[in-house]
Amino acid sequence: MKFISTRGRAPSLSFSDTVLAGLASDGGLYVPESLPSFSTEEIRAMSGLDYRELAFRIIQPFVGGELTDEELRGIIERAYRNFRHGAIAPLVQTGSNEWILELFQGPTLAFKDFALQFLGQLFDHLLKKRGERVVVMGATSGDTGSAAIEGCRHCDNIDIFILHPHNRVSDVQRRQMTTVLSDNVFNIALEGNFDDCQNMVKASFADQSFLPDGRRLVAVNSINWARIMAQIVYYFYAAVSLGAPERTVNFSVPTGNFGDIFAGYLARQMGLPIDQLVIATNANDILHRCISGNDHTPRELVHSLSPSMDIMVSSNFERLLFDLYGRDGAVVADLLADRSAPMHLSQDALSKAREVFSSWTVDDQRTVAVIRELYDSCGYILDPHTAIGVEAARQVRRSTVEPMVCLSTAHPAKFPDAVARALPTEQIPLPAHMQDLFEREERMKVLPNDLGKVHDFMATALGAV
Ligand SMILES: Cc1ncc(COP(=O)(O)O)c(C=O)c1O
Ligand SMILES: N[C@@H](CCOP(=O)(O)O)C(=O)O
Repeated sequence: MKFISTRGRAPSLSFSDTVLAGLASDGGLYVPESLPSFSTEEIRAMSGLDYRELAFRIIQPFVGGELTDEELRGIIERAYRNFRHGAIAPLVQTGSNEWILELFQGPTLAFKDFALQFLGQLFDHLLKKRGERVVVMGATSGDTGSAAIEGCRHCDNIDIFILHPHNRVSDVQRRQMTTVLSDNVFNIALEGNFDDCQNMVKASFADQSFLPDGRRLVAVNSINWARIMAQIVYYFYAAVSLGAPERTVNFSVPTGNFGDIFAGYLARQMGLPIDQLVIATNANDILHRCISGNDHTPRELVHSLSPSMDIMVSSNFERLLFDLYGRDGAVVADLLADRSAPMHLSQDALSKAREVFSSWTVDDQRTVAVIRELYDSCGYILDPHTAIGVEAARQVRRSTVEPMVCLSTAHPAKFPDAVARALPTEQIPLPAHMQDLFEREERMKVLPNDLGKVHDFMATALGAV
């Protein structure tokens, strides 16, 4: 299988070259030239499969013979061995045909573990085979960072640099990153917001001359195709558990960088009967404004109670635009030439998007109220990101007969301050492996929002290891 750029001017790459790249050389994102699809019969046969076996069936067609089946099975097996629940992605019913898909049972308590545990194992395998050492660089609003560090910390052939917005992530999120004291792990607290971190990562991919010894950058953000691919699996898993292909299933997804919900869109393209995908946003609602009113105008980022979704420039929206505009890279390049400018979709593109996507926005006050309401109705404690997904689903779902699955993207213990506003008397303990998190030593470098300073820090650190 070949992978092509959404901007149409970069050379196509194989699976492993795509995984070990970041942005395409024309600034675009890689997508498969064509998607594999599954027949109704094949989807029916997925019912009851173990998560790992299902992951193998979904991922194998993308790999295109570049890994043996045994190698791929080994990578999947190692990726999911540290999940705390036997089902890997358990479903919990919280209302009439309303389900929570718990994606926080991995080591860092967020859905990012699904892709980043897998990616860490994949990197390790590919880099050992090539005898290459690379520099992983990523931006995080709080969850990707710890999941990437956890996925890569044991890889001998990787040095990893993670940029997070200084003082804009929760204490638990920060400590999950900064208390990993391995020699190959570097945390940068950038004096800026998540978009600044992400811009810096993209600019670094475009010009890598600051790296010593001819090293190159590899991406862990969802600009990396393998991140999206691994996330397709849990849409199939949840849907077949709830009766697909005989039943149509819908999903509500707390959305920031548009990676998670884009994986759901791909699952639908691959044959899964999904009618509605709900884009749930916090006050940083550019995607909701785009879908509901065709207004994709960037605004100043606001700091919310769901900090992981404090994102204005949603990287993966580009992958959707590529499809909506008939996979014409020149049109996408033109539309995204200036990401700070307002964008309006063509009527055709907008109607195609609205066939699949609905959207809603939820402010902090309502987020807190939803956490309280769900707790009162069934004793279940939501994290603030998941609460946004639940509320959006309740506001815009088209069918109460079809199941609505709300993706629970993080464990509430990651955001105790937000949860305490709703449930002041509830204590939410961290899982056993994180009990001493607040006693551990931290290491990070605070840097100004200055590309040159970040590159100097990275070059010095790499010279020293
Ligand atoms: C807890 C949580 N929920 C939701 C999101 C949004 O996911 P995506 O960026 O894939 O849209 C993120 C971060 O991306 C997150 O960390
Ligand atoms: N919410 C994310 C932001 C980065 O998104 P990614 O999916 O592109 O890595 C985070 O927690 O860091």
